[in-house]
Amino acid sequence: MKTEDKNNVAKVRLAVIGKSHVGKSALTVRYLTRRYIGEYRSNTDLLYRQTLNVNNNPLEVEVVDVCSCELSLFPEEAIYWADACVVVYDVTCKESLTHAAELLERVIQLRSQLPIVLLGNKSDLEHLRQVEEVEGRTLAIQNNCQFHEVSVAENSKAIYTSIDSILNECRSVQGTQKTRKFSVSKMIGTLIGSTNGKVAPNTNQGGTVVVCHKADLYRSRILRRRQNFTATASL
Ligand SMILES: Nc1nc2c(ncn2[C@@H]2O[C@H](COP(=O)(O)OP(=O)(O)OP(=O)(O)O)[C@@H](O)[C@H]2O)c(=O)[nH]1
Repeated sequence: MKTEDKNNVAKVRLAVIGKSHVGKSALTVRYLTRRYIGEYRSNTDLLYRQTLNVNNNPLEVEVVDVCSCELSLFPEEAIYWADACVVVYDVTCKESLTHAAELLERVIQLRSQLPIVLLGNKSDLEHLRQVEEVEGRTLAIQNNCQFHEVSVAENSKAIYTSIDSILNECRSVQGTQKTRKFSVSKMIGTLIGSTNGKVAPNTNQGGTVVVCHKADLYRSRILRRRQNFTATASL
């Protein structure tokens, strides 16, 4: 993709959180690559970058897969950085639902408007089920977020529909915000004869995943801006 096209592609940042072993890495890799990999290293957060085709439009997606979501190490930076959040629990582990409930509370305290989807993973393990679907659905309703039970192992369609839908929601919000800014740049562009505003061709569905160090996230301007905004708002 040419640089000028790349600059016109919307970008959405997603944080995937949940108790250890619920399937966050498997979900992230499944969503981005359509592949299922059984075992992952789990001692580091990973940041993935990929340009996807979401609803027939290219979208640059960054996903941080947070390896430890123990409440004492709540991933505050990831939540400030993200435009949306996926909270995962494991239907075969009751504790993971309690954990998800606590994470949801913390996320909403920090970013009350953040779009969230709650996913109950490992629905293929029906014989080991400890969490009924209605419990997950109730938690989602209480926290005003989307909800699906999925099996990353069995490639549930809801993995794609739910994440696509939340990414689209973010893109629409950004689109509205950008329209205001764009009218100014468009006016300047017209004055100096710029041809900005080309729609990038959709070339990259299923491209490669680049694994980045999470320090990239902590250096990002968006994170500092949102942290400062919250600090100022609470003065
Ligand atoms: N049966 C089944 N196993 C799954 C599913 N998704 C993930 N797993 C398995 O669950 C285990 C944990 O998956 P991970 O993706 O490493 O979980 P994680 O939440 O990233 O774990 P941490 O990195 O420790 O936080 C692995 O053995 C996966 O193969 C699923 O849908 N069904």
